[in-house]
Amino acid sequence: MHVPTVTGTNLSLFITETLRKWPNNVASDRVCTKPYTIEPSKPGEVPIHLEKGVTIFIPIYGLHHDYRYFPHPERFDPERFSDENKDKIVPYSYLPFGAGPRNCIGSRFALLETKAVFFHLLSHFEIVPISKTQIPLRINKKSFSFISEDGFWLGLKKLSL
Ligand code: HEM
Repeated sequence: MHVPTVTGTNLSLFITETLRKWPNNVASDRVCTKPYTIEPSKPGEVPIHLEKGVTIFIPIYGLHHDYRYFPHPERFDPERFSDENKDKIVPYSYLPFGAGPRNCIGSRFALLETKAVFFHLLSHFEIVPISKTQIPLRINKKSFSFISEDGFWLGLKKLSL
């Protein structure tokens, strides 16, 4: 049987890196329920006082594209998440599904579903660019979710097995 590979990379790593570069939710938010001070942890930093009721936005896209956490952030490199490299990921710098008690309840289902879809798709087809495929992809700036300007158009070429 044809075993699907994404240019030699493990499918899980490929999806993990895709969600780093293009997180569906570009940000998440939380409301502060009691006054809290984030104390400085490094020289030069100042304390940040949070009042009750204040809304805080967590910039997921910004964190995922910060070179201090992900060197050469524009480079698509699934190996960042390989067994050899995954310990270098700074906790809470990678948040495609958020974090804490209100993180995404569907994360495991979403990952399993994506893998199942691509497994079956890549078992029978090669995904190829077509004339309507937007290269490079342009992000729709009017949408809060991460979508492209002209949609995602791709061709499927049947594999001869
Ligand atoms: C790749 C697919 C998905 C991504 C990237 C995603 C991402 C997220 C993110 C970032 C949050 C906010 C978490 C936070 O603020 O800490 C969230 C919340 C949530 N997601 Fe997803 N999600 C995905 C698929 C799904 C699916 C398939 C379901 C349901 C079957 C789902 C159900 C929910 C629910 C119910 C919440 C709100 C949880 C709460 O407020 O307690 N998500 N998701």
